[in-house]
Amino acid sequence: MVWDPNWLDRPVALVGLSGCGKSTLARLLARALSWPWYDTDAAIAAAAGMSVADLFQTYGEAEFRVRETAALTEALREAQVIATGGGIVLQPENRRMLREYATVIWLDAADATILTRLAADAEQRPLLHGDAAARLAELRARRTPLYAEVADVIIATDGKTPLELVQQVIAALRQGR
Ligand SMILES: Nc1ncnc2c1ncn2[C@@H]1O[C@H](COP(=O)(O)OP(=O)(O)O)[C@@H](O)[C@H]1O
Ligand SMILES: O=C(O)C1=C[C@@H](OP(=O)(O)O)[C@@H](O)[C@H](O)C1
Ligand SMILES: [Mg+2]
Repeated sequence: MVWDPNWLDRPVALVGLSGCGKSTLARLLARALSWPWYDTDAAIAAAAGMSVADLFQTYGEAEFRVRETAALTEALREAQVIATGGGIVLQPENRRMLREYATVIWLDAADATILTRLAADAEQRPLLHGDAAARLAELRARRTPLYAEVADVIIATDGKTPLELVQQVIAALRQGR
């Protein structure tokens, strides 16, 4: 595809539940666009010198959310692909910033798909500890309206490879130019 940078004039933020593929897709999309890439969870973990799961355990979710808003603020300063954490939409201020400064892609997947994808590294997703299926259903019910509030585009990821999804996101971005 011939690259025309004029149709991308703001950051592209990926939102959606844990396991829908935000972190994976952000890297690949950034590479395809020759753009920088930013993962709010990775930035928070690097700054804290510990994993997100350890941060939750040591400082609690409220402190993580404060750091997450700071990371999002930083990320939105630059035209880049941003992988957010699944709970980014919980804070009204984050939703406001996403709507104002980013093109927001909502990645979705069925619960069964998410549970299969996360089976390997479930311990890294503290909010899904315990009965993961029940927790996921709760998170989906609470967050669906919040993702809907910020999303410009929604993409179902079930049965699609990350590279297929990159092409789909690029096509959606081009349409919205
Ligand atoms: N389209 C996809 N198809 C199959 N597996 C995927 C896909 N996207 C991501 N994964 C896998 O699912 C898991 C969660 O992906 P990740 O990018 O960390 O999601 P998120 O950042 O949204 O929580 C990882 O093991 C990743 O390799
Ligand atoms: O859903 C959430 O509230 C969270 C999702 C995680 O990111 P992923 O969506 O990349 O798993 C991470 O930010 C943290 O564990 C909290
Ligand atoms: Mg992630």
